[in-house]
Amino acid sequence: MTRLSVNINKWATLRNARGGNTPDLLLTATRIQEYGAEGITIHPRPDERHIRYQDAYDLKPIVHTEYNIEGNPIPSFLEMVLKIKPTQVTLVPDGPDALTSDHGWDVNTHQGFLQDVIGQFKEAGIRTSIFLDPDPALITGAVKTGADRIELYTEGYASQYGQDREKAIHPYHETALEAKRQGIGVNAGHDLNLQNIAFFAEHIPELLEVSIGHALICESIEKGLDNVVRMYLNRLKSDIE
Ligand SMILES: CC(=O)[C@@H](O)[C@H](O)COP(=O)(O)O
Ligand SMILES: NCC(=O)COP(=O)(O)O
Repeated sequence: MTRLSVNINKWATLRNARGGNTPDLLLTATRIQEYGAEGITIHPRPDERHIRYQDAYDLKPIVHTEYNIEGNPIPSFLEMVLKIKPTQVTLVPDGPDALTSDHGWDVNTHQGFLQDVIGQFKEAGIRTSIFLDPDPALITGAVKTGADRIELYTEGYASQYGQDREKAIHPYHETALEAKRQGIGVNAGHDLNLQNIAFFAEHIPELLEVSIGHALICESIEKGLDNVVRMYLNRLKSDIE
């Protein structure tokens, strides 16, 4: 059974837009877990444009499901994760000014660096995952880093899904098969949504976890809009009457 971890970055984006505490991130994380999600994911970025480092600390006592912190293991990130000790850390090689994550690790070039940081996280009892492009040839290098899991970068799948979903899933299926063969766990995420998730989960052997954020908040807005507009109209009607 694949676990759903909800990425709450975009709730923080909304909160930061007005400078106050609405929506309340801790309440959001509490509710998401009450609704049945099996994990909370955050991806604090160095510019703190959405999740702030302080949020990562504040969420620790709130997240009683799986707590997954994603990011580039720069020294400040490493220090924070080692202090918080979440369930899982997902290492992502994105630059400080990346709009969003757009590629996985070159596990061969960064082998030594990854082995070092993964060793530190594992010593602290934190499960480790590395963000990876869908290519079976990368699995041997990924295993050598010592990571417990890979997170398949699913942007390519999501963007091709509408044209040819069989073709879109192929490299992911092959990479997951190789991961299974070499005994490393498989997570996935990026641009997964209500349209493309079922097909993905059906075709990836032993998919342990998906983390979903951007689409999930967009879909929540879209699917809740009707209800909320009607609620406002009702409030205004009862004021007049
Ligand atoms: C690793 C990954 O794909 C997600 O964590 C994604 O990068 C979310 O980050 P943003 O919400 O900043 O786009
Ligand atoms: N690891 C992927 C993630 O957390 C969410 O990515 P997205 O759904 O916001 O694209």
